[in-house]
Amino acid sequence: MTGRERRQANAATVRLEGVSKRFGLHSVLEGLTLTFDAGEVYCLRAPSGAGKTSLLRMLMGLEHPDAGAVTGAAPGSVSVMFQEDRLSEALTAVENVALVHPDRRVSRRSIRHELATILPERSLDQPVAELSGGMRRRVALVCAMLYPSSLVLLDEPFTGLDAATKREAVGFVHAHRAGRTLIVATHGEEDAALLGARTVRLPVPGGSEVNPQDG
Ligand SMILES: Nc1ncnc2c1ncn2[C@@H]1O[C@H](COP(=O)(O)OP(=O)(O)OP(=O)(O)O)[C@@H](O)[C@H]1O
Repeated sequence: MTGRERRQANAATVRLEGVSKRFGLHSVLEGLTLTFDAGEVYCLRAPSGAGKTSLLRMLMGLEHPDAGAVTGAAPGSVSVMFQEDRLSEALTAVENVALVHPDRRVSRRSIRHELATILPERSLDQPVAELSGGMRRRVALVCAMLYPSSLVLLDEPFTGLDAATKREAVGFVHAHRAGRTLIVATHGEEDAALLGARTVRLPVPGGSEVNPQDG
């Protein structure tokens, strides 16, 4: 087995085949066909409202396509960072990460160590309600990246981070991806380069774009 094959052994290949999604009369995705290859990194780009979150929510199993099929995102094997932080406000950063980690034996000490690579030490024992927006975002990122899975979905993970902090957060993602397939919805122009990602542009319904995958 080559190194690449080993990395891909625990990585999901995700396929959308002719996927359409509408909310009421509003058509968001129309006949979208896409493949996210195992172990690769993707940035999902599109104007606001074009359906990035909707697509990620379908991969999470939280929305269902009106037509077409989504395969490869098995329930329980997906790590998720939502567009909202979804943290338990009264708990500390360490407690939040421990709360969502499926291994109850994971040590507080190792969680603290991971958090401290992208957050100030002094922030780790405060209720997350007291943290800044960018700090909360990083706590949510650690929750997602430490969750074992074959597919990682991050929805606007770098919102509220300055350039230097964002580079640290990207470093954290690289350090903890472990060969898993990673899909990041983002508006950041430079994020694909920072992440070493392929860019996937969602076609805007009624628009002229025909080939969403530009390598
Ligand atoms: N549950 C819902 N009910 C009704 N409309 C919805 C629902 N979820 C999403 N939409 C609509 O679907 C469209 C796509 O929304 P979505 O959040 O997927 O876009 P997005 O590309 O992620 O946008 P942004 O970059 O602003 O986060 C929007 O017009 C939104 O109002």
